[in-house]
Amino acid sequence: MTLADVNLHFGGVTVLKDVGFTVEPGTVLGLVGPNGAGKTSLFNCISGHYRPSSGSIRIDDAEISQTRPAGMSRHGLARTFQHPALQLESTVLDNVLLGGHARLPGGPASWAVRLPPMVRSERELRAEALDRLEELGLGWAAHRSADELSHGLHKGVELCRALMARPQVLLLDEPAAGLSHGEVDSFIQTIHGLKAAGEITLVIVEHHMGVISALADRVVVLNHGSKLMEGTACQAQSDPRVIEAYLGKDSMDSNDSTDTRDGIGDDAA
Ligand SMILES: Nc1ncnc2c1ncn2[C@@H]1O[C@H](COP(=O)(O)OP(=O)(O)OP(=O)(O)O)[C@@H](O)[C@H]1O
Repeated sequence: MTLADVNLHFGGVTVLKDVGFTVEPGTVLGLVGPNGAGKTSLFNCISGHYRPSSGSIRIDDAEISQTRPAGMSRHGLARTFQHPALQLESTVLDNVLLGGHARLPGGPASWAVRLPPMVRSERELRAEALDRLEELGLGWAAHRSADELSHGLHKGVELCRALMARPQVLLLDEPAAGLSHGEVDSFIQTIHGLKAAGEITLVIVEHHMGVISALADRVVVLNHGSKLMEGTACQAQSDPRVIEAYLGKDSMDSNDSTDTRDGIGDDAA
């Protein structure tokens, strides 16, 4: 996926300014930056929830910057949200199945008639959804109502739902926020598993620098809507511009750069 010169304005307010980067297929990009830097707005531009004022967003050869959210699965894109939006009164399994809906053959007419190929596809999707839940340690919850589950488990269900679309590019917005230490560890293992299986490209917005360090091949740092730097997680954490963006200019006058560097992770976790 490649972004070039992405700009986003709301009235006279510039939210994103000339943002560009490439995420190589099969890699994980961490998108970080202080509160209000524009990370979620950029996700919203990529996923079609916002239309960029200008610029280009491409997956392979397809320009997607004018595509609406409902059309994104055609381009192999799926995302999760900071606050998972699940159908709380439905079962966990039904929530996860929603993610695979676009893969069903035919259209609304054939879905209503429920011809044999359709029934077969539904059965296959259901088996796949149960496998996904099992892989993420959520098999036990498949037939529970979603509102019985904790926030951390909702995030796992949302991840399963996104994976059911078999995305080529998956955007995860603060996947570790509000998770317990154990849940963060199992999230990291899950993403390592997806990476090892190959073929999925991930962009992760995350304040938890431990998660970024564990998972991201590259990091893009946003500040005030612009790209501040791009490099490895290690380079980002020791870059004076990044430290200043997170902690303010005063911190740069401190002699103890180690404390400052740790502060990015602590502050952000
Ligand atoms: N629909 C909107 N209308 C006006 N301003 C907006 C809109 N969406 C985002 N903004 C502004 O864009 C800026 C960036 O917000 P955004 O949520 O993208 O930052 P962020 O880096 O994701 O922050 P956080 O880490 O706190 O989630 C903020 O100043 C926000 O108020």
